[in-house]
Amino acid sequence: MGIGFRAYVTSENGDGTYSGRITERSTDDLPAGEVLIRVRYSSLNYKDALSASGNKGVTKKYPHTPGIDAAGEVAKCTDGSFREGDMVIVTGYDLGMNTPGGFGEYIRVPSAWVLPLPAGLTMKESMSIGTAGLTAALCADGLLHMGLRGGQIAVTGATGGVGSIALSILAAEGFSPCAVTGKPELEPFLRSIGAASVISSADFTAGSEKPLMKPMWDGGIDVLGGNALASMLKSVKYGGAVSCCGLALSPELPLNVFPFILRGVSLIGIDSVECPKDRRIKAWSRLGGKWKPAGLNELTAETDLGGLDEKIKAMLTGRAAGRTVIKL
Ligand SMILES: C=CC(=O)SCCNC(=O)CCNC(=O)[C@H](O)C(C)(C)COP(=O)(O)OP(=O)(O)OC[C@H]1O[C@@H](n2cnc3c(N)ncnc32)[C@H](O)[C@@H]1OP(=O)(O)O
Ligand SMILES: NC(=O)C1=CN([C@@H]2O[C@H](COP(=O)(O)OP(=O)(O)OC[C@H]3O[C@@H](n4cnc5c(N)ncnc54)[C@H](O)[C@@H]3O)[C@@H](O)[C@H]2O)C=CC1
Repeated sequence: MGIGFRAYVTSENGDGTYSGRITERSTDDLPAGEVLIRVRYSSLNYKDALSASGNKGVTKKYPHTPGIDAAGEVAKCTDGSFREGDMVIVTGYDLGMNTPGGFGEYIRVPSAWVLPLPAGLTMKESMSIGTAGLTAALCADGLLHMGLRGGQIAVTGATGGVGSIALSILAAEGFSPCAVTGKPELEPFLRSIGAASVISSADFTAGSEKPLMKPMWDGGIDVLGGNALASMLKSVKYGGAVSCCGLALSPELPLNVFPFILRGVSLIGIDSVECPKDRRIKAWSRLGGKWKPAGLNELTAETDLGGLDEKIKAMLTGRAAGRTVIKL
């Protein structure tokens, strides 16, 4: 017999709108998979906000339990990969997209999706970092891989999950990160997590109608897409590189080829969802060590399933700052 549990379930209202409700569910309703996990913490990522608001590019079928991140204890494992009680995390793959996700007290997933809780992190800390932090780590690794060392790195969406952890990692790695933000009032927060300088979004994109802009940055990390990414690529110095991971502004890229063919700029695509296991393990190992954000507690808010609606609304309207963990 299945175990009853609570989950935040998003449903279609019948008029094209979507809303979430805390619902009683059973582990019998979960899909097949080798590992049943009692979730203790999840986190809120931009993609969860899209899933929770009916974005069919993320979630095709509703009712649905979002939550692309989960940390918890193994309740049952049928293939010997884990023992009951092992502390584990799951991020990405199909979790929270079309597989019921971490906004429920139980998930059942393939064992290939599960990692042991990374050394140096509590379950709560692993979710403070979550997919956002994993992505920030992959973005920073991309720049290092291109040979960048030190120098000024522009980071867009800097007050958000990926952006804020990217600032912290870049500072730890000896770069001078510049936070690009539309929230000047959050400059003290941005500096506290690692920003060496702060620039307004308006100043960052000024002149973006031109084919190329004044070379300013050794590299960049972009979470916005659209004209923000185009401006970044047009203003990176000769031989620089940009890690691109997001579309919070737009999935479009209004750009010519000049940054690439006249300045030798490289564009690095970053995907945390299907990222191979060896790269994930390396990233998580750094995130539990040298790259563990010093101000992780300060940049994290905690809520429960009942607090999700408000947090999702804030994220979709660009009002979110830092990270939110959900205690289950
Ligand atoms: C943590 C990681 C991240 O944060 S990554 C960023 C967040 N992820 C996304 O925004 C997902 C982006 N993906 C998509 O929007 C789509 O998958 C696509 C545009 C890349 C491809 O779409 P396509 O229509 O070619 O294939 P799909 O199999 O994905 O679509 C099936 C079905 O859904 C409809 N649909 C797709 N995208 C959207 C959308 N953004 N909004 C509304 N509806 C969408 C699509 O029309 C299909 O509908 P159907 O009735 O089955 O024909
Ligand atoms: N490629 C991948 O594997 C991943 C991609 N992402 C993407 O990265 C982006 C950021 O994700 P999170 O940090 O979780 O989100 P978040 O909501 O925590 O941060 C987004 C940041 O962008 C700002 N922002 C939002 N809309 C904006 C707009 N229209 N114009 C200017 N600024 C805007 C917000 O103020 C905030 O600072 C999203 O697009 C997400 O889909 C995130 C994780 C993994």
